[in-house]
Amino acid sequence: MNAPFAKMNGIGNAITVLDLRAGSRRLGADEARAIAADPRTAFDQLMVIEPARTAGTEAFMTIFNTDGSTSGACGNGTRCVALVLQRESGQSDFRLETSAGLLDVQAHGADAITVDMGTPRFGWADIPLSKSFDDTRAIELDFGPADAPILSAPSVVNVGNPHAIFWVDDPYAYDLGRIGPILEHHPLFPERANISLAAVTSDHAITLRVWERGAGLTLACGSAACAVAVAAARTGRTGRNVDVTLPGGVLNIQWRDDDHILMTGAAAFEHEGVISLGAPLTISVNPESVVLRA
Ligand SMILES: N[C@@H](CCC[C@H](N)C(=O)O)C(=O)O
Repeated sequence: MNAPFAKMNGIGNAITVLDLRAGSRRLGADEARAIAADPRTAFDQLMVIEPARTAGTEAFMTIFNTDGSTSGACGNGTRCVALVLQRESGQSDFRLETSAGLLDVQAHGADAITVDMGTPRFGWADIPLSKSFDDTRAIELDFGPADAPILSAPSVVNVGNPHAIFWVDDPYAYDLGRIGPILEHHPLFPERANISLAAVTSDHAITLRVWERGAGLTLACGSAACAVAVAAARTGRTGRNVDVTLPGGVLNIQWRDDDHILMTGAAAFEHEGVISLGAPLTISVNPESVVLRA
């Protein structure tokens, strides 16, 4: 089966969008890992667009991480899918679905795409954690020497995927590439976790770095930006409308009074082509699709 793909990014988060709507084929984890391994289609997340499964939705999205694991949420990737659909149909409003639920998206051009990421869950079993905690605003989890931990008391949130947020003065003062995988695989997180280092710089501004579950250090993580924004508001560190500055750019997060989280940011095309899903799979890039970047 030949399937069109678009190599994109969501403020630097490497996204490949693969369109499998023209059939009933599903992608396997091994195939996802093979697509991740080719530089022409390498990704932090692979967004597979599949036929709609629920009335009133445009499509279902299966989300793969680089390691072939799947996730229920990918904010940056959802904006990329919306941009593909907007270019195709001229529509601006979409309702998409993932394994975590429904997502309403408004795409008004590549620079400002808003995704309703749904509502956060804070219960320890919803994160999920492997043991109960009454207060998930700050759980007992330290990293570093027992008598002088360098990270402690993270907030935990599920926004369709699990997140642990450590509050620090300077996210760039830590070797997150070494710390991240240790915490991602901590036994407290039975489904692993995305690990964030967040510095609150004002009532409406947060600086964030993320070690992503199944993908590693990335330039941006939309669901982590949502998680850190609601955790900051929930712990009284900020208001409910913040700009989150990641290494790849800025996302605006609004935690509405109805508990829905709105994420707004950009998405961009890089190049496009076709993946032939055989054994082995083959990839071809359309040279005319390459977006020349300044
Ligand atoms: N980069 C994505 C998050 C993708 C999934 C995450 N790594 C997980 O496994 O939960 C985003 O923009 O949200």
